[in-house]
Parts: sequence; C-alpha cells; structure tokens
Amino acid sequence: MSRDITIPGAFIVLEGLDGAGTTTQCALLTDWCERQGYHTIATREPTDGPWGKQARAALKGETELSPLALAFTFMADRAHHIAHLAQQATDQTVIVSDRYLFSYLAYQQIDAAKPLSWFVETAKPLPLPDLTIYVDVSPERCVARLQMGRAHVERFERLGTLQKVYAAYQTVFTAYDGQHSTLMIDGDQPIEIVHGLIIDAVEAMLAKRASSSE
Ligand SMILES: Nc1ncnc2c1ncn2[C@@H]1O[C@H](COP(=O)(O)OP(=O)(O)O)[C@@H](O)[C@H]1O
Ligand SMILES: Cc1cn([C@H]2C[C@H](O)[C@@H](COP(=O)(O)OP(=O)(O)O)O2)c(=O)[nH]c1=O
Repeated sequence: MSRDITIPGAFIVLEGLDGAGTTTQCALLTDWCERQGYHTIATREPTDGPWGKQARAALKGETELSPLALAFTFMADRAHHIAHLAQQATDQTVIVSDRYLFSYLAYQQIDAAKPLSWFVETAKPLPLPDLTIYVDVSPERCVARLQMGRAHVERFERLGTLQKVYAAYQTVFTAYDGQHSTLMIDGDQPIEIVHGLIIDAVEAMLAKRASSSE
C-alpha cells in the first residue's frame, strides 16, 4: 500500500517514554530551528484537536475508552493532524513533533495486546518522518522524574507498563530499520547535552536534504 499523504519540508519527531524529556527537548529544538531562520512548526500528539482531546481525557481517566477504541482515537487524531500539517508546511518548513507513529506502535501494542504487524499495517497510509529520535531513559528513571513533577498518574505512567513499552519501542525501531533515519540517544544526561546530540543529528539531516535538493 502506498502512503496517502506526503509532508513538504523536514519532519522531525522525538519519541520516548513518559518522563524521558521529549517536551523539554522539543521546546529547545524548536527555539534552535527558529534561531537558524527556519519556518518552524512545533506540534505534538495527542493534538489539541477533537480526537486528541478525547485521547487526553482517556489518559487522565476522565473518560473510559477501551484499548482498541483508544488506538483508533490516536489514529484518527494522527490522520487529521497529518492532513493539516501537509497543508501548512512548505519545502522550507521544519516540523518538530513531540511523538508520532512510533508512540502508537509501542504503546498501543502493549495496551491493545495485538502484534506489532497489525499496527504497522494500519500505519501504512501515513508518511514516515525524515528523522525519528528516541530519547532513551530507563522506565525507573522516568517514573522518578514523573513523581517529582506531578500529583496525578496517567494511564501509561506506571513502572510495569513503562517497562513493557520500553521493550516495545525497541521492537518498533528494529521493524522500521532502514526505512527512514532513526537515532537513539542517551537521555539520562544533562538537558543541554541531550539537546546538543539532537542538534547534531538534525543538522546532519538538514544538510543532507539541502545537498540532495541542489
Ligand atoms: N535530561 C534531563 N535530566 C533531568 N531531568 C530532566 C531531563 N529532561 C527533562 N527533565 C525533567 O523531567 C520531567 C519530565 O520532562 P518532560 O520534558 O516533561 O518529559 P516528557 O514530555 O517526555 O514526559 C520534567 O520535570 C523535566 O524538567
Ligand atoms: C501519540 C500517542 C501517545 N500515546 C501516549 C503516550 C503518553 O503516555 C501519552 C502522551 O503523554 P505525553 O506525550 O507525555 O504528554 P504530556 O507531556 O502532555 O503528558 O499518550 C499513545 O499511547 N499513543 C499515541 O499514538
């Protein structure tokens, strides 16, 4: 099956467990891209759109969604989001997204207890990013960070669940090996060091894109 939508510009995604630091790193990367003069779109999933709000309510336990219903809610949110991004972006745009497909493939694989191949099939119409960076932080460290920052615990934020999602992420990166640029970085380092590693990877990807379009 061919991918139904293409995204103009450079599409960068940060992935990781809850608490890995993707919100922090997306903000720093967005600032960096803007300072470099790129037209930058910062975005995240779940989005603030109708399905994203449904998903967030379910994550907080405010509404009840079965694992399969939540999986389709994330996918509806993503399909809506990606169509919107395709309209907003131009060849010169850099899109920085906090989570995308690999979150679905890792978290829903665990939550909905279906094989990865099932999720990969449903993901086929959607474009792959130019670069997916996994911010690698152990589940134990993530839970410790989350406990410091928040009073409430969301659907996937327990140690046992994050341990399973951590292993699932590895299977996802292996399954997509060679299909687009992916990178795993050690996220258990000071924020500025992690940011530097992300910038190195983004600069290399942007330089490669620029030279291939000459
Ligand atoms: N490299 C880091 N080292 C220590 N703490 C961090 C680091 N990156 C983020 N944090 C802290 O961990 C918590 C979760 O970070 P956040 O960026 O919100 O993670 P996520 O969006 O992946 O859940 C926040 O309190 C943040 O300040
Ligand atoms: C995008 C996406 C997120 N998720 C989960 C991962 C996280 O547990 C949660 C989003 O939380 P997170 O990205 O940590 O958002 P915030 O920083 O606002 O709390 O949603 C999925 O299960 N599937 C998906 O497709």
